[in-house]
Amino acid sequence: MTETPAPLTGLRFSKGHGTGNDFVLVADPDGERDIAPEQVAQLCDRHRGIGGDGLIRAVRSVHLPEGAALLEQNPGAEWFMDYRNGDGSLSEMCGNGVRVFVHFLIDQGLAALAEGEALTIGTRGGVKVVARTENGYRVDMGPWEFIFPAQAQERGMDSLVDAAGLDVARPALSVSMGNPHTVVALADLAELDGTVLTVAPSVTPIPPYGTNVEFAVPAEPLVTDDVGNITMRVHERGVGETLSCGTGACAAAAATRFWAGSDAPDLWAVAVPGGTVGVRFFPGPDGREHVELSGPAAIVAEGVLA
Ligand SMILES: N[C@@H](CCC[C@H](N)C(=O)O)C(=O)O
Repeated sequence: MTETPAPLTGLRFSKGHGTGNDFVLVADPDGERDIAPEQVAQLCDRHRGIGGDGLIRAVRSVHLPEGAALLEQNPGAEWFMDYRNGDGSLSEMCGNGVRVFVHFLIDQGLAALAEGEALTIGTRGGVKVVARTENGYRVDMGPWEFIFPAQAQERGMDSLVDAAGLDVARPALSVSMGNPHTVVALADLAELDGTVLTVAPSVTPIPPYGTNVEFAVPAEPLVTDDVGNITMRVHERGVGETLSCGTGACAAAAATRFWAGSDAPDLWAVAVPGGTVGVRFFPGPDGREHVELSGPAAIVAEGVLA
């Protein structure tokens, strides 16, 4: 028998976004508000709810089993980003979301962070270190990985992606940023504009837990002033087309840099419909190559659910 979830009447929420990737945010420090998947979908509904690409619950790590497990190795990870896609499904990580999450903690008086200081945040994709910058936040997203390493190394691609508006299915590369992505390079901006993302693209083979699909156009020339430039659109798992995807921008930069070869730069600017985010590759403290994402975060409203 399925239990009816407790009504959310009186729930306090905020609304925020990072480059147009928008979220409903709920502070639940003591882990008292378990929001059921169908309630997440109702809250994120743009016609009958508040509207958002996803819902983020701020809960102290100690109150979630996956958070408590992280605390053993990372005692500084007081806060856990409980992230759900707009359809109520879980995602391991959200790059725009984690910047907005930290901004929300500050806005709610749950954390204090001066420019240059950093907070360690628990996520289902591991801990992320988020530092405040002059214009927003930069996040050590950890290492990126191929999802199908043998095929990627051997052929530079591992799958085929098709979407309405494309003349033919395109080769693609699947990259994990904690959550799964499949990156397709398109020839030019006209092809990007003509790609229809109101229906989900088809991906063959689909990574084990589904995938977010990035359509990326490398600039011509690719590199200006030591910065690689990409324009992309994204179809997100559990959402649809969004104005931006932080983990997707990291995946698109990782794939494009891999395709470009050993001369490719470490710094990338990724233009999305909602703005531009920065991506940097650097040697991480664990000796692996890490990805840093930088961009803005905004809280635009707060309210109480009727
Ligand atoms: N928009 C996010 C990614 C959100 C999760 C994604 N839809 C998934 O299911 O993995 C970002 O900014 O990274």
